[in-house]
Amino acid sequence: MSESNSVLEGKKLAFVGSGVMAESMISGVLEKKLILPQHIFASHPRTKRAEELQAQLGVCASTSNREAAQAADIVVICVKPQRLRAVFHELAGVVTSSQLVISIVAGANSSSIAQQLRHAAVVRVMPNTPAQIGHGISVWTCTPEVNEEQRVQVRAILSALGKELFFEEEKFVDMATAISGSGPAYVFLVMEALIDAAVHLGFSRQDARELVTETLLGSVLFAQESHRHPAELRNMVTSPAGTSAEALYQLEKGGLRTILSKAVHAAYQKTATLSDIINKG
Ligand SMILES: NC(=O)C1=CN([C@@H]2O[C@H](COP(=O)(O)OP(=O)(O)OC[C@H]3O[C@@H](n4cnc5c(N)ncnc54)[C@H](OP(=O)(O)O)[C@@H]3O)[C@@H](O)[C@H]2O)C=CC1
Ligand SMILES: O=C(O)[C@@H]1CCC=N1
Repeated sequence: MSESNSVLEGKKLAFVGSGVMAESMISGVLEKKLILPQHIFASHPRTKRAEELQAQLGVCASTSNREAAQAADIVVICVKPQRLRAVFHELAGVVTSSQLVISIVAGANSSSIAQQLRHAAVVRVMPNTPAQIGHGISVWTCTPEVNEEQRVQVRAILSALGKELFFEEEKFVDMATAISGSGPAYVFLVMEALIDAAVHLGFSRQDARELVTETLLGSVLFAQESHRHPAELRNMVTSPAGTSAEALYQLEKGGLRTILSKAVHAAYQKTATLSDIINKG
């Protein structure tokens, strides 16, 4: 048994709000064989979804958040921010001091989670959807009451989804929400736009998709493996008086850098709005 397996041996994990992200996390944990399926509890308000999770993943699924939370050592809260207050209401006083609470909810501060759940040991994580294929990145922090053994368990769970980065200061989780949490949405928009542009030129949709996907994948791997600065890699493509220079001129003229910066900032500001909704209703 690997070290990451043994730190979670015999542990039980519950997911409250079993939608897209919860399913990704459950799949990652099962894939890496960190926890047995019968030691994973998932709750969802719709019976059909609970049955689907049970049939597909072999986990114990029910429609009761309380039942799921009470069954586990580690409770992962995966509902949308707008549903969080209702879930706090249900779980306050139910989670005991020996349990660990992990929240992946955007904008939900660990202090407000601790206060509303009346529970001190809280981990706050911002994962992202590439976790579904083990290539996610999760940024996390925790309250001082989370002990070393629990921190090791959190690392093991997050490592099953890809990479993990711990920050002492919570503001980095909100900042990461705007970069890595929402980031896949920006990338997929660029991907979609490039595919449409290729179709506009005359490529079939299938060829356009392959050309764009491989170009994005190859460029990311090249940047990662070469360790060169993106500007240097861009210069390698950009021939004097060539085609790339022409395209880059239009992108700069259209304000690509500014618009990306504004978009990231808007996402970051939204975390504060979500926090207000969670705190004040
Ligand atoms: N999607 C992403 O890329 C990321 C999301 N997050 C965070 O993860 C959380 C979940 O997001 P995501 O998985 O995308 O959302 P989903 O909507 O897919 O999942 C949330 C699930 O909770 C269910 N639900 C609604 N009300 C309750 C309730 N009272 N009790 C229990 N379950 C309930 C929803 O059911 P129904 O559909 O029927 O309403 C839904 O299936 C959010 O807080 C988000 O901020 C964090 C990082 C990345
Ligand atoms: O869009 C959202 O609010 C969530 C949080 C980060 C990614 N998706």
